[in-house]
Amino acid sequence: MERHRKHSVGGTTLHTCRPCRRATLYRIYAVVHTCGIVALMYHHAHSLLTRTSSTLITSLLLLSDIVLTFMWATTTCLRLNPVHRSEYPERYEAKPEDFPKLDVFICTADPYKEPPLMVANTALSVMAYDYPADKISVYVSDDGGSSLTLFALMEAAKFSKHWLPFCKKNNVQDRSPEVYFSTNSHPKDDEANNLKMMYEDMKSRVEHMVDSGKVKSDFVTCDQFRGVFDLWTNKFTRHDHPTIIQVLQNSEMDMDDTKKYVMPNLIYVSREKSKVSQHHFKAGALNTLLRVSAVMTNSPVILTQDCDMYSNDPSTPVRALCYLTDPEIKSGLGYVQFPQKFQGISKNDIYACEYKRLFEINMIGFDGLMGPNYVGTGCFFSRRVFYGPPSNFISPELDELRPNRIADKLIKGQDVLALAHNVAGCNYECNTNWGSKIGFRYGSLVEDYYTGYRLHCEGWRSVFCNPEKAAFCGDAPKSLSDVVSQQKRWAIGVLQVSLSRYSPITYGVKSMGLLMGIGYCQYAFWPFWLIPLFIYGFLPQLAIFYGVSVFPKTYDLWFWLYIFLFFGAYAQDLLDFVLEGGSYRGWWNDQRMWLIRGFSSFFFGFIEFTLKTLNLSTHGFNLTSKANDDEEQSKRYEQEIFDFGPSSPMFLPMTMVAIVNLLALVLGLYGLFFWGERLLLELMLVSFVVVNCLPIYEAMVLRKDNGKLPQKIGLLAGILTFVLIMSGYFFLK
Ligand SMILES: O=c1ccn([C@@H]2O[C@H](COP(=O)(O)OP(=O)(O)O[C@H]3O[C@H](CO)[C@@H](O)[C@H](O)[C@H]3O)[C@@H](O)[C@H]2O)c(=O)[nH]1
Ligand SMILES: [Mn+2]
Repeated sequence: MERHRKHSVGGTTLHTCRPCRRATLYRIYAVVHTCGIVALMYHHAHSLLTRTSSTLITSLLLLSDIVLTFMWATTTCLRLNPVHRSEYPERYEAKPEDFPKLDVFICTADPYKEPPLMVANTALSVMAYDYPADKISVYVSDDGGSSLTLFALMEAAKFSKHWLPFCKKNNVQDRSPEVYFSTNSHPKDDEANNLKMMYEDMKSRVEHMVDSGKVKSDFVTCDQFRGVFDLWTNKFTRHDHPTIIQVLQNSEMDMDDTKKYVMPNLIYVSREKSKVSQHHFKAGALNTLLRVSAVMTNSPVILTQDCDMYSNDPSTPVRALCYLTDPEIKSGLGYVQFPQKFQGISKNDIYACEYKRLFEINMIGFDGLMGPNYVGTGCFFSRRVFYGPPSNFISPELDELRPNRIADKLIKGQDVLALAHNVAGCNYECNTNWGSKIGFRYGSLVEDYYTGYRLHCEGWRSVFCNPEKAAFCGDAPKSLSDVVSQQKRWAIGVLQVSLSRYSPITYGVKSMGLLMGIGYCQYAFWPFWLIPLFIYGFLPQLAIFYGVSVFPKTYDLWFWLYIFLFFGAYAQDLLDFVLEGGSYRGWWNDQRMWLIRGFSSFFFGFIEFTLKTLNLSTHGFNLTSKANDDEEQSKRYEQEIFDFGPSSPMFLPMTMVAIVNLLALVLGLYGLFFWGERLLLELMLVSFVVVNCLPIYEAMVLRKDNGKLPQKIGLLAGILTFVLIMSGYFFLK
């Protein structure tokens, strides 16, 4: 096999790809581990047939080991051929006039959870890309339908006329003004000071407006936009309002004061909403932007961004072009995905919000196959990808929406704007292919995962681009209740895929082959982790109470099989994590959060999903808050102290596990003197859980601050645990 692949454009190598060295070792280990699993399955089957122990216990253990084996297989598929890529944007030689046009989509949905100033900063950071400004169009989709967001973007447009020339002249690297002015590395000369004052001024105006909750007309400085806010009539609500499209800046006319720099397009879009039609959350917003942008600029390259993900490196689009314009791969290449990176994560990432496995480790694994999945932000698409498989173009219902059409009309032209309003209407998609065959796909709360998956099934490939300097930086949830409710949404979203007729295990394997299909199952079946977690979290513990042993004894050879499989799987997980630049403490927190998620997000996700399937409730997209105004909470986060406020029923099962395991440990240690080492494996498991639960005990009894475990939860968990232990009598005795 060729070890080192190079790709050249006109004689220059623009990107290279090299397999990770660990792959060979991993493949050998995979064989060994598989033998271990086969042996374990034999052991379970044997106990079932010979009834050496209770059938119920053996069946439960067998069930959880089957799930564990399946999850292990999904990880292994992504470990067989991981690759690392490098690209060389400095060698990209096309002349600026040959650069393709770029449409950037930014989504926002709530001015209070996603502060308008943050949205403005994100927009400014991409407007200031090192890229021909007349080729950039930034579209902001506002599902919150908020005049405050529009106001912030107007201010951003005004400020950009100073900010963009400043960045380009001084080769500034941090192009989000908030980031630039909050670090101390910026020069203190007149020009910078002046600009800083302007920024502070804009910031205070925007924040003032957000505090007052309404745009006051005397704050609107631009005459051109004064009437716009009249659209927010008394009848206007975020769930029921007409389409609003505003061209806030226009590259055909707008320049900076010195008339040297052209300004990129900046367009505000809030699609029509009505209570009686479906909106499909972010996927619906993105499809609206796809159509509106097709009508206005129709750029062949599209970047999608969450409103908190600012650009951290101005050369990023050129980096993506190294792949997207490579004649050798471009025809089948659907998108180039950058990892999600976050700012302000605590030192050891206490809530495991970096998602190293999700956003990095698995990505390089996918990249050696057909390419990484789409993660919703930081992704450069080729527009063509949204219109059917590479070899089978699906035509949109309007000619103006065809991906290869040259958009050469003025974006502020009457007919262009009229059509743009039309395609943003809430009934526009009725009886069309949008969401099913073209555009971002509907039907899952994780539209990103689902869309990427369906594109791969169609035969598109993708590339993972992970430069040393993070291309984008965003916000991660910073309190436990935010974390678990974000994960609950994800859990529901993936269940909508795994239990549908497009399940990766059937449809995926059939369309993409075994490795990709099973690899995708890791996400799709993510919530199924709860089965082994619940069984291993409660069953052996209850058994200790009744003096029953569920695992093999120390003198038994099977004992060592358990030890080998447990340590083997954990060690490999740790190795993955550390090889991709993680720390040991970070890994420990990561695996602990995995346990916590199992007992909260996955469990409640399953319940909600079931209720929805039975038509007893509906799902919403519970937005992650990006506004941190609780100072005490931020402090606890920085000190890495678990935060259980505000109270949530999701904390209940994990508290129960904590209590059961502690009791079992005490009882088990006590029993050790009477039973000898009979229950050693059980005790090891229980101690492991207890060590993981230390922060819960602390939050339950030792702490007094607002982040302690609410007493209600502790009490209720205590009662439920008692009932559980009592009921163990019926099936364990
Ligand atoms: O009705 C909606 C709901 C959300 N959003 C936007 O979607 C983005 C993601 O929302 P967030 O609350 O930040 O969710 P996260 O869980 O942090 O996001 C991850 O998971 C989402 C799917 O659940 C993906 O869409 C995101 O790209 C991915 O980063 C934000 O920009 C929102 O403004 C909308 O535009 N319309
Ligand atoms: Mn987010």
